[in-house]
Amino acid sequence: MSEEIINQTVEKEQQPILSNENIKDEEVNETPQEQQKVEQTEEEIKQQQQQQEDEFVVLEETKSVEPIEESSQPPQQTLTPQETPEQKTQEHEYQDIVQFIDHKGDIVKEDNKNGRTTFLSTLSNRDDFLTKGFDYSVISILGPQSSGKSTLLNLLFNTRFAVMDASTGRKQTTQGVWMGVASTSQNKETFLILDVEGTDGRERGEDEKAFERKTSLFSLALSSVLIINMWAHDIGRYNAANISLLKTVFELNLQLFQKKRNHKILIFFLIRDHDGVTPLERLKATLMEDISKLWTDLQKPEEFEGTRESDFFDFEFTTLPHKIYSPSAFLGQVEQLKQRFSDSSANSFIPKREYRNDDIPADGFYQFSYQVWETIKSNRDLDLPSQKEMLALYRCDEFVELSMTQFTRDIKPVKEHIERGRIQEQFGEKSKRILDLALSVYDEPAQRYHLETVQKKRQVLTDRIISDLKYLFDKQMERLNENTLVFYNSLIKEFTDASTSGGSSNNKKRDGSSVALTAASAGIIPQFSTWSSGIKKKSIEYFEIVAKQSIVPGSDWSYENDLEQLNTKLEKELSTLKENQLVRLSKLMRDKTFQQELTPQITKITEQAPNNMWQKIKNYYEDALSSNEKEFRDRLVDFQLDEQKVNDLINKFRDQMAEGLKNKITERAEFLQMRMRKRFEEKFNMDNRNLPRKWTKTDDIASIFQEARQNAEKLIDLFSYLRLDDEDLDVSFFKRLDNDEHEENTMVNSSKIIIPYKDCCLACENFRLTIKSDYMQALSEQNRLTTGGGVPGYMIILLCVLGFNEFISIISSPLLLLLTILLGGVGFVLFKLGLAGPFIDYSSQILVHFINKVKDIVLHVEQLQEQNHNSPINKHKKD
Ligand SMILES: Nc1nc2c(ncn2[C@@H]2O[C@H](COP(=O)(O)OP(=O)(O)OP(=O)(O)O)[C@@H](O)[C@H]2O)c(=O)[nH]1
Repeated sequence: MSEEIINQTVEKEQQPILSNENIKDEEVNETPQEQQKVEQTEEEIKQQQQQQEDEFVVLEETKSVEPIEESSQPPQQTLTPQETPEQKTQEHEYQDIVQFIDHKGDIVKEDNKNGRTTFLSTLSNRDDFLTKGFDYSVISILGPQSSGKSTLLNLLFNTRFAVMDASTGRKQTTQGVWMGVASTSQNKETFLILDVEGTDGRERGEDEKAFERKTSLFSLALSSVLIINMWAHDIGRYNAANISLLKTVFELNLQLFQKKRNHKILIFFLIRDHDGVTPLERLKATLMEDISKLWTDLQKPEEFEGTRESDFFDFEFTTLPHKIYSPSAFLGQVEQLKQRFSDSSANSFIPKREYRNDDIPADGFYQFSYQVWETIKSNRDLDLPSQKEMLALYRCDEFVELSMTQFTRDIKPVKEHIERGRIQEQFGEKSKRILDLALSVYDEPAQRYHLETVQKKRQVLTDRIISDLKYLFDKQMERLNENTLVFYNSLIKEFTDASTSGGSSNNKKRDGSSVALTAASAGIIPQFSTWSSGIKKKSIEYFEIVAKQSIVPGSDWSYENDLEQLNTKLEKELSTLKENQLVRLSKLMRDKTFQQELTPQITKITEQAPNNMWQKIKNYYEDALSSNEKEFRDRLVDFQLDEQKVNDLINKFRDQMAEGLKNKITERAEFLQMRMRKRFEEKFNMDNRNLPRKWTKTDDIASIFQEARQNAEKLIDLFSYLRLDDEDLDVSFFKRLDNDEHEENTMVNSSKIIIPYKDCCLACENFRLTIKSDYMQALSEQNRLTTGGGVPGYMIILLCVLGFNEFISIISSPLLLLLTILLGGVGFVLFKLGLAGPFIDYSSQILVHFINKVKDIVLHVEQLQEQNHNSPINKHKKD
């Protein structure tokens, strides 16, 4: 069997289903039947690999299977009826092999149209990998093109890296860098495998060295194990590709770890096509010699002078027999090698923990490799510590956002509650819980990243959350302030409701009578100072309880300012209330003194208007004033006022009393005319026995009239001046002169004048006019008495003679006769009943009254005409 056939057969076994448009130039259409056939063939191959000696023959039989076309479509993950669940698991593990860097050196982007997935989207489905933390190893393979790198990786890690189809000629298969997660069910270890484009490829041409340098640096930056794949026959040839590759690796290593180095890398030499003639130890010695020489010849930075290669690398060597000539031995050795990647407890375990890059967590691997490659690609210096910091920054930003999302979700109901204008109970504790949860969302994944960066970002996150919470806290404080005022008002209302239910706001009962004025009915709060400090204390207590609960434990927030503001506000409210209470109290005292005590007395006294009216008023007033002033002072004690304020209030009370009294007297003086009339009639119309007077011929009507008038006119002087001071008691303001006229007393205190002099004169004049008719009436009555004595006889004869015609006309007219008979009948009845006298008296009185009225009117008209005649205008006209 030719080498080509063997190669082709093995290649077919390892042909990945995964597409790679860069891998194959030829396009072969693959039918579903063909794919199924290939899968069956693979299954057969696996079974056949168990058989050692016969394997070669069986593999040869699979030749007829068409090579699997790497279509541009992603691999199908259908579970065929022949597949077992274990196979499916295995199958799943194969899938995640994707190109990370393409041939041009760009990081592969998602391309839905061509069904091209990225390493990122592949990883995002691999929770099992993402949650690994640092528990994974990165293994890269470097080496010449078509040196069986992918073949080996697939055999070792059950991956499906593309393998060259030797039948179509030897050419580049892996282009750029491919990555895949490998973890087999029997192997608990997780590996991230990097299949790197082979060196010395003729496809790349001129920029080969540059690209090789970049991919090598990339592998070096990420890996814990660097497999150097080399042909056995290249060993000892200093100019072979491997040595230059090794030189590149060493140089890059120095560049890369100039700043900080925290772990060694294992360089694992895989010597392919070992024919067994030269023992491994010999090959190893040769290689180590070359390595030492290489290291010595290397241009090293100053700080690395005197270092040895072993300071940075561990070296391991192994050989594999020729895959084509000794396939079974090859597979056997591969199997042994596979074991060295499986059992981490074994001494021979290759990707030991100590080689791991223990500051790139699995969930940050993609971002890190992305950053590293972008830096390398743009020919910038790759500084791993700062790259790790950058990664931490990037990832921490992501964790911060995650945490903020969690926080926003958790705080939403609290926020809505507060923004609806309500108080959130236990805001502080609730917020703390939400804050802790949000921080734990950050802390858990972030703990694996660069500590300083993590701490910085945590602080940023904490500040953001705290600032959001502070906003809510401030809102809560605003609400609390408002609510405390509502609470305060409710306490006030509680009192006022209670007091108004006990008393009435107006001073009238339903039947219209006055109710007794009391402090309760006037809405006066007893013990105001004690009560108000109690209310304030309760309100502050309420505020403080809620405010304390609103502070997030551990924060430096304080509610002192809010408390101070509230305190000031309550003080202001209470001071307004106090002023209001003082106004009420002053009014109560005023009303009580006046309405309850003084008004009835003053009304009574002014009604009687005795000569000592002012003395009496003065006595009542002073009594009421002193007793109520005392009560007022006592009540003011409750308000804890300073002396000055008390005196001011008392003085105001006194002034108001004096003014009130003056007003009351003024009010009473409005009925002066009526009172004068009454007093006049008492004297003029009543006799000494207080019986209605019957005027006799001997009565001196004029003197009686004058006396009665003067007596009545005294009232004008009495009501015209306020006489509350002792020295005023004898003062006359509307002074009576001897000629019965009056004059003004100009020596009086004008502020005490109740009725101005002019009004006094007018009142006097009016009064005199009104009583004039009384005098006339009395005179006419007296005249009637003097001239009365029966009808003379000649008058009766004269009446008969002169009234004969009227008599005849009456008896000749039935109507007049009837009327005369009727009147005569009424007269007879009245006479018989003895009512004739009173009837005549009454009729004559009405008649006299009517005549008097007419006389008054005539007199009044005459007077007006006279006034009119004397007026300056008329005088002027006359002149
Ligand atoms: N002589 C020999 N050939 C091998 C060995 N392993 C694989 N091959 C063959 O070498 C050819 C290239 O194999 P690949 O696995 O594609 O090699 P590669 O290094 O991944 O190739 P590139 O990715 O293109 O660099 C295939 O035909 C394999 O069958 C080996 O150990 N010895």
